[in-house]
Amino acid sequence: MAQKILLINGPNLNLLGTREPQIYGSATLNDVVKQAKIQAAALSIQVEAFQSNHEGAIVDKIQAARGEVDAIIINPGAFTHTSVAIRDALLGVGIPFVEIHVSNVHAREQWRRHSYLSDKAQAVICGLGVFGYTAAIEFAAKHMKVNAGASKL
Ligand SMILES: O=C1C[C@@](O)(C(=O)O)C[C@@H](O)[C@@H]1O
Repeated sequence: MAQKILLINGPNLNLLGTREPQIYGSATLNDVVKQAKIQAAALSIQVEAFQSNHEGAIVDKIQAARGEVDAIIINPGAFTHTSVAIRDALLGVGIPFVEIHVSNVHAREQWRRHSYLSDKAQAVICGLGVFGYTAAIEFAAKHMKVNAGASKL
């Protein structure tokens, strides 16, 4: 069975490309997803992309991923800083995940420095712009291969 990554984007990430472009750049979410699928396909990995502005919908998606995906890449948007529910869902399904932020959350408002996910993530990427998604896919691909018994990173 093809290995599978679930790529989750949280609230307002559907506005990528038009939202505060000085912070988030000009690439759209569609660009990001298209690029992620092309990159993953070259590695024989399937990417399922999901975006929602609703916390419960993200929790439902994570729960449904149990036993279905090998890794989750998640940009939780503002829920990063507020959501115990998303943290609990990720821990509940036990799927390894990478947390990604387009912007450098440590160079912005103080409250953006706290994440409910980072201490449980396999890796945290921030400040690389949308290239962070590319880095996350490459990392997840290698990490999944490690799980499948291939050589270490
Ligand atoms: O919506 C977002 C996007 C973000 O996750 C990022 O990708 O840089 C950073 C969050 O603080 C913010 O609420």
